[in-house]
Amino acid sequence: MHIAIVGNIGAGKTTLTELLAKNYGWEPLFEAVDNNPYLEDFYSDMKRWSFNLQIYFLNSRYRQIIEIQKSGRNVIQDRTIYEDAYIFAENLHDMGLMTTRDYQNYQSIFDNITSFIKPPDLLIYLKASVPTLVNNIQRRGREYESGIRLDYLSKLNEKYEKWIKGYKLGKLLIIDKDNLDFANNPEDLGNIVQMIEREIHGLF
Ligand SMILES: Nc1ncnc2c1ncn2[C@@H]1O[C@H](COP(=O)(O)OP(=O)(O)O)[C@@H](O)[C@H]1O
Ligand SMILES: Nc1ncnc2c1ncn2[C@H]1C[C@H](O)[C@@H](COP(=O)(O)O)O1
Repeated sequence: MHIAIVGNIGAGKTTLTELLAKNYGWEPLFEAVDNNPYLEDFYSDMKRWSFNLQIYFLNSRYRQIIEIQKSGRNVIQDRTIYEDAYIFAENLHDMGLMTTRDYQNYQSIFDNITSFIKPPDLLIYLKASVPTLVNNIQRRGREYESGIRLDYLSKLNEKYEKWIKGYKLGKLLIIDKDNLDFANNPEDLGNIVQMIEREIHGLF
């Protein structure tokens, strides 16, 4: 079983990944953030570092998915390779922060890579409004994220909405984060676990 949690920056993916992994006794798989050699530079100059960062994330996410497929273990994955291409890279190109030739080059690598991978059994989209995202980003307090602009988050949210509307690769569960406090309220977490169980019932 492979469950992936997707959503904008600060939506609560890591928190939910940790809680669900503990609940099911499954392996949590996180994204390359703290040891990422480009992320801090990217936030100080997006145009200069956008392509380098996208290639780094693409490679690290591909390595992770191959590990998932090879091991056959039950995993909960924090963010997917699809978000790199359909949300972040596309948005950087739209905003003029990645050149068209770099974007086309990136897309061609992404298309090649994704022809070798299987989508998750269940995709959980954590949907959150910009004020919730800002609140969570501030609470988390990563220095280099302190200058993230509201319009950047809002454009990413628009990309998520468009992508999720057309998502047909597998089962999908949408969780409205604004109305659920799963980090502090066990009843909310219990409701999420019930929703997941309804979705994955019969997949084992
Ligand atoms: N349901 C929640 N209630 C309260 N705080 C939350 C909740 N989910 C996440 N947070 C807080 O928001 C911040 C960002 O959450 P995180 O899980 O790291 O988001 P993401 O991985 O989506 O970027 C963290 O400080 C976390 O403790
Ligand atoms: N593909 C990406 N492009 C740009 N930035 C990205 C990408 N994937 C992740 N990020 C950033 C967003 C956050 O600052 C950190 C960690 O993501 P989070 O949503 O907080 O788990 O990396």
